[in-house]
Amino acid sequence: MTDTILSVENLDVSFQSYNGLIKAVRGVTFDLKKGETLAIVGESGSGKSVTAKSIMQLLPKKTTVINNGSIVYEGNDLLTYSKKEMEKIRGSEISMVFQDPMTSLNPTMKIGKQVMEGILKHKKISKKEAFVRAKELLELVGIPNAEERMKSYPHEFSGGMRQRVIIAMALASDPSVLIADEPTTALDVTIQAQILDLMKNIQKKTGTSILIITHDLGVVVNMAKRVAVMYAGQIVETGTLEEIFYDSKHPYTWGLMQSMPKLHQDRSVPLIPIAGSPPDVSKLHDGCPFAARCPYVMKVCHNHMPDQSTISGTHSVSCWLQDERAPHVEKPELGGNNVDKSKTS
Ligand SMILES: Nc1ncnc2c1ncn2[C@@H]1O[C@H](COP(=O)(O)OP(=O)(O)OP(=O)(O)O)[C@@H](O)[C@H]1O
Repeated sequence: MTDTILSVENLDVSFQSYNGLIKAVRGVTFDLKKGETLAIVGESGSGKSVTAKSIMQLLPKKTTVINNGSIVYEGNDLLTYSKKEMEKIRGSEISMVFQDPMTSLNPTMKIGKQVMEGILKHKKISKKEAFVRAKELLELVGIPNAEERMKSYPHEFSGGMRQRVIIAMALASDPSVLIADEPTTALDVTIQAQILDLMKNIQKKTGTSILIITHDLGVVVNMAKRVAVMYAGQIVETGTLEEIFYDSKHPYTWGLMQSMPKLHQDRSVPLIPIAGSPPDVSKLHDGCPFAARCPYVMKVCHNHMPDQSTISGTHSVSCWLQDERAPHVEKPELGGNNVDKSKTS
C-alpha cells in the first residue's frame, strides 16, 4: 500500500497563443501524501494555478497542450480520463477552493440552497438529509447560527465568512484531496489566520490531503509540512518546511524569504523585493530561468539548465551553485530565520 494519494510527474503544460507557445508548466513533479499538506509557493505567473487546474482539468481545452507527464490519483492517470470520468472525480474526490469566494458563489441563491445543491450533486440522499448535512458543514467551518444563516445571500456575508462557505461546499463530498489556490489572499490578516486554522482543524478531523497554492510564505509556515518552490513553470527547490526555511539552497528561495515580513519585525525595516521580474514564459532560453535576476549568476547559468541536486531524502534543488566547480556562496540573512520554530516542527 502506498501513502501517496496524488502523484504529478514530469508535467508539461503549454498554451497556444498568437505570440507562440506559453510554456506555463515544465517538468513539474511532486507527490501529495495521504493526510499531509503540501504548499506550492512562488511569485505570480510561476505556474502554480496552471498546475492545480491541470489536476482538476479546468484549463481551456482549445488552447491547452499537455504533451508530457502524468497525474496519478489513487493509481489512475487522470490525464487519460474522459470528460465524464473526470466529472465524477472533480468536486467529489478532489475539490478546489479558489481565491475569490464571490466568483464561486451564486449571488442570487441563498447560501443554504447552494451548499445543499453541492451535497445533492455528490450524494444520493433526500433533501431533508442534505439540509441537515449542509447545516453540519456550515457549523464545521465555524458559521455562527448556521441554520439561520442558510437563509442569507452571499452579499450578506463578510469575505471571511464567504470563504468559510466555499470551504464547506468543497467539503460537501468528503473529498480525499482539497486544492486551495490562494485561499486567503483576498482576506485581511486576522481572518487569513482563522481560515488557515480552520483548514488545519478540518484536516485533523477528516484526514483530507491538502495542496495549498500561495505566493505568501507566511501561509506556508502556518499550514504546510512540505514545500515546493516554483519559478517560471518549474519546481526549483523542494523540501520539508524546516529545510526550506532554515537550509534553503536556491537563490530564488532566498529572495522569496527576504521579501517576506519577519515575525516581530520593526516595521521601519524595509523588506527586500526580488529585483527584476519573472521571465516571459513564451520566450524562455535554455539556461536557468532565474539567471537574469540571480545575484550569484555564473556564465553557465545563462546557457544550461542545472540538474536537480539531492540535498537529503526530502530536499532537492536545481541550481548551478550546487555544482562542485561553483564558488562557495554564503546564504544571506533570511526572513525565515525569524520564523517561529515551533510552527515548523
Ligand atoms: N488560459 C491561459 N491561456 C494562456 N496563458 C495562460 C492561461 N492560464 C495561465 N496562463 C499563463 O501561464 C503562466 C502561469 O500562470 P499561473 O496562473 O499558473 O501563475 P500563478 O503562479 O498561479 O500566478 P497567479 O498567482 O498570478 O495566478 C502565466 O504566464 C499565465 O499568463
